[in-house]
Amino acid sequence: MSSQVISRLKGRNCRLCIELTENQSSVMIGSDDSCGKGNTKVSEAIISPLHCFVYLHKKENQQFWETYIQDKAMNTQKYVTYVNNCKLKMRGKQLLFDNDVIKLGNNNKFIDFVFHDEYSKRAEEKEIEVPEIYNSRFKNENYLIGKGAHSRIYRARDKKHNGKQCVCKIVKESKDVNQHTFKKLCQEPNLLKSLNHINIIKVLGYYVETDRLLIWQEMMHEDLDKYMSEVKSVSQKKYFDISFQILDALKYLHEKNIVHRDLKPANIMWVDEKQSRLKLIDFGIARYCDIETSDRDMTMCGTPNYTPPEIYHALESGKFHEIHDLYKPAVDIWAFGVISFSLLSGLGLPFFNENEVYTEEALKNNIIKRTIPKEPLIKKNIDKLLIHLITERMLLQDHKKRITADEISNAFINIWKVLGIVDA
Ligand SMILES: Nc1ncnc2c1ncn2[C@@H]1O[C@H](COP(=O)(O)OP(=O)(O)OP(=O)(O)O)[C@@H](O)[C@H]1O
Repeated sequence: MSSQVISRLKGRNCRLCIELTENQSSVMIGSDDSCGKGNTKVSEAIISPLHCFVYLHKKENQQFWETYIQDKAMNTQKYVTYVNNCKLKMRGKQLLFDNDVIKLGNNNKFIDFVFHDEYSKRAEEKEIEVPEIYNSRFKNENYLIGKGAHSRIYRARDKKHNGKQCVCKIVKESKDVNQHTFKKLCQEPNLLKSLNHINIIKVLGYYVETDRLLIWQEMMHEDLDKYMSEVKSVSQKKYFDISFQILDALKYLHEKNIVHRDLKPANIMWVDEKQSRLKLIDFGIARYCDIETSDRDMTMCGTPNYTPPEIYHALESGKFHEIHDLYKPAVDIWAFGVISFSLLSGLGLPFFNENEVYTEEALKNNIIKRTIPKEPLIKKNIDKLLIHLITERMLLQDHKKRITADEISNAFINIWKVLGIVDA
């Protein structure tokens, strides 16, 4: 068994420092003599004879340790245990997190500790460790800037460019990312490496290990999801500024027969705080749609809110073998239509009426059955040609007749001319 420190309670107003290891996996804190032997004895006046119990726990099938604190005082009127100023109930226990503040006392006098989760810190250090061959190029910092369903994004430095800030996206095979998913996600850097477009995130380097994938990318500023929650809706001019860039990236991808498959505001980011240039990120599930593969998708991928009706139809009718072939460019266009509607209307999704309760079942039904409402766009004085383009051509149920990125581009130019945003 290892005697490496797993967690530590360090006194703030006393000299005590309690360390838990695999050998010493629990400790009773109290004023009773028994707390002197292997446990932790504190002055009688302040805390109860057996005041609280701190112990390590590793759940079945889990690789990591957790530390809990449990109240043990008999007289909870007199003796109290606080975690971050919240009083523990009699016999109550609580999971501790790094930097939690623990106060033990008799209501008048307290001893204070800060909890240090050394195990998680070491695990994080290991997770962000730069592989040797990239040591002279990148430095990863233990500073988390984003989290996805499959990855964690850390701040990093590119030593080749004077330590310029960049990010390192790390995917780890784990209980959330099984081996099959991990292998699929490992295709992201290869695909991204083959792309070169001003509105698509650039890969600076990548490394694949048996259970860890690291991708260094340029650092972006803020995603469109956050931006939309701040501005609510945008003007037609701003809409064109934004959507021309997304469309340009989609045209480029679709010409190469690549489908992004997870287009959504969270995967579109401003390059910097000027909020003028955007880039598409997260190509984790992007695919070439013209290449035959033995690994055919039999279920939905991407995000339900941006998934088109053809996928839900296939799922409903149990035609799982058709799903793979349905992930064509038209899937990205549908998502682009949903984003367009939200940007201009300021509403989250076109498939729900105001005050309607969101459920996944309702979402699926509404996407399949509902006509896209025009009223929210009319209310915002959006040009009727643009309304028609979004609600009837991008968000068209029949994916075979749905408008293409190229056609949208031409339609945009016409609408620009009509609106007089630029000279013809
Ligand atoms: N290059 C970047 N610069 C700054 N922040 C980024 C960058 N890439 C990703 N992020 C942040 O991290 C979040 C997660 O990234 P990403 O979407 O690539 O992860 P994911 O695990 O593939 O996500 P998903 O949940 O969509 O599967 C993004 O929404 C964004 O906020």
